[in-house]
Amino acid sequence: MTPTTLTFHKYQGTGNDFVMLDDRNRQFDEHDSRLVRHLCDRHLGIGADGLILLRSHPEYDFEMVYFNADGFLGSMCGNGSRCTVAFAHYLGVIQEKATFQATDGLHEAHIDADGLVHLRMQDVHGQQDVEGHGVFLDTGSPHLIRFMPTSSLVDLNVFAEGRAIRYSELFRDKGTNVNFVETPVAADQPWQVRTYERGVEDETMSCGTGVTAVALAASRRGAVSPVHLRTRGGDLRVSFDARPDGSFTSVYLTGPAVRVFGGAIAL
Ligand SMILES: N[C@H](CCC[C@H](N)C(=O)O)C(=O)O
Repeated sequence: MTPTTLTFHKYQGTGNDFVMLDDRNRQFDEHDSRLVRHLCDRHLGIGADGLILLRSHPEYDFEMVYFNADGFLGSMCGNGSRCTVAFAHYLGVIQEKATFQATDGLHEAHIDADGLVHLRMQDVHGQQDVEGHGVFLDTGSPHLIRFMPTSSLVDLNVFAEGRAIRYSELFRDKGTNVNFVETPVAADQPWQVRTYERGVEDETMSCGTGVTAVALAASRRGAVSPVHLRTRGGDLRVSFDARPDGSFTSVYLTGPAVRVFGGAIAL
């Protein structure tokens, strides 16, 4: 029987916002990209950068299935993962610790006494310099990093600049997320990041896999773990161990994850 309303929860992590569905009984049709797009529509639906299904998993606490606002399955989502951990806690699926499956494999996470979610990312193997573009890293999602001159980020047209790179010949087929970064002028200041997201095809307030990629790329430019990053939607922290071979292990993304509201939408 087709339900006439769909119960949802709305979460945000540093302003990267998600429609969250309790899909433990696997009722949601993950091929219904039209419905996902509709639910993420800020005018006609609920409005979000993406939609996430929390599903039961035979071995781990849960599985996270992430869709971009364009309606299609995305790759790993760092802010969305932190929100899903908070949602699992809200539902009583976990206490403070979680293990869960995402598109890039197993993750572990915990919620600290301040409510911040610490999320372990996959190890990252290397980074490539992309001639004329910047540095490319895969932190579960593809990220291009472009380091910018001091004070240039505030007036940057991230939509136009990011879009031009994302649809350039090099990235057109698979797409990429694009992060613009300002190096802090003093060591106690945060690295500032603005991100154009593939699949949302717009600037978002924050991108978790993006700031993770930025922190790792910044470690080649003097940043020391834990790295403090500032997005338009708030602050995040990334810690890691850098290996001599250029890879990174024990990579953690830490930041807030907030339930904003819940409701039911007519279908
Ligand atoms: N906002 C997400 C990234 C989503 C990646 C998505 N845009 C894709 O490339 O499929 C994050 O916090 O990590």
